[in-house]
Amino acid sequence: MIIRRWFVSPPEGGVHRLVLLRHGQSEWNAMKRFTGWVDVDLSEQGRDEAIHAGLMLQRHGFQFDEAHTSLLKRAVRTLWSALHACDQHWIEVKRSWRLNERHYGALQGMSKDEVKRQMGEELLQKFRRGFDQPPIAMREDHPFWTGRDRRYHTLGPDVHPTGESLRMCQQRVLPYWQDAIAPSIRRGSRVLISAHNNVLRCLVQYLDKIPVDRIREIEIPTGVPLVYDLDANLAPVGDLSSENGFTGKFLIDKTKRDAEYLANLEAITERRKTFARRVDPVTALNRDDIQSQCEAHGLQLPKAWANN
Ligand SMILES: O=C(O)[C@H](O)COP(=O)(O)O
Repeated sequence: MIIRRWFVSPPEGGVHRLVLLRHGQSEWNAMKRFTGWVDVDLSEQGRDEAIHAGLMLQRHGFQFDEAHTSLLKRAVRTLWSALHACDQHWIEVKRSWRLNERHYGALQGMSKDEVKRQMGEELLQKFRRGFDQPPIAMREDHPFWTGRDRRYHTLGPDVHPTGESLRMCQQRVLPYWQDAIAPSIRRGSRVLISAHNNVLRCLVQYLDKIPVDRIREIEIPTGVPLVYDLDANLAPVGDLSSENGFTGKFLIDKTKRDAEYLANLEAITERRKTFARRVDPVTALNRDDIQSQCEAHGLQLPKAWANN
């Protein structure tokens, strides 16, 4: 098998590699409920997908210098799990509300089938895949009102969304791209972004300059790394007319996804076990590990350990 090794050396010829990762399946993705800013966790399948993404990144030799994610646990946990699987826990991680999923307003918590029954397929699709259609605004008495959440206190009522169209979502994502992500990439940092469907659709539209009337065609599956090659001006390098309609390439081929997943099931299970294990920081210091470290560096085993 030929393994392509990406990211193993500094960008060549001014080409920067960026990886976009939509979080693994969430509990509400599985139930087909609008989620937005509701802090729903990953489903069991989503946890596997996140580990699988990390294993694929490792297998293809990706190395990262920094990662960016949202304030929502499905994206944060996906990032942890992927970094755990590719053994790069240590890289710098920045979080921002600007990478949160599009705020789905009063629709948050509702089942997509229910919205379809009540409002019709056309409006449902406009809500989900239109560019300028905002959802019904969320009010303070909504069960999933996010305005009281401590993590958003610095936003203030003028900034805190009550429901965003995709355009509105893009308008708050792009300043973060321009101020926090693009400068790092230009400096040569290899960046991983763990975020959400609509945030990544906004970024793909922006990077590839896809006409907004074609934005509904951009679909990003959960837990599949999407790799962009960017030139020195951070313009994508590649063929826009590829099968996805954007230049980014999925690391796991759509048609081979299940087979890849099954082939990696054992490794996924193993990584999930080590990820879930609670480690006591004292007893976790294993004498044999310390001894082999000492040997590797030609050192004496410290006295404190010698009698252990
Ligand atoms: O917030 C949500 O409901 C999902 O993350 C994205 O949903 P969508 O695919 O309907 O935009």
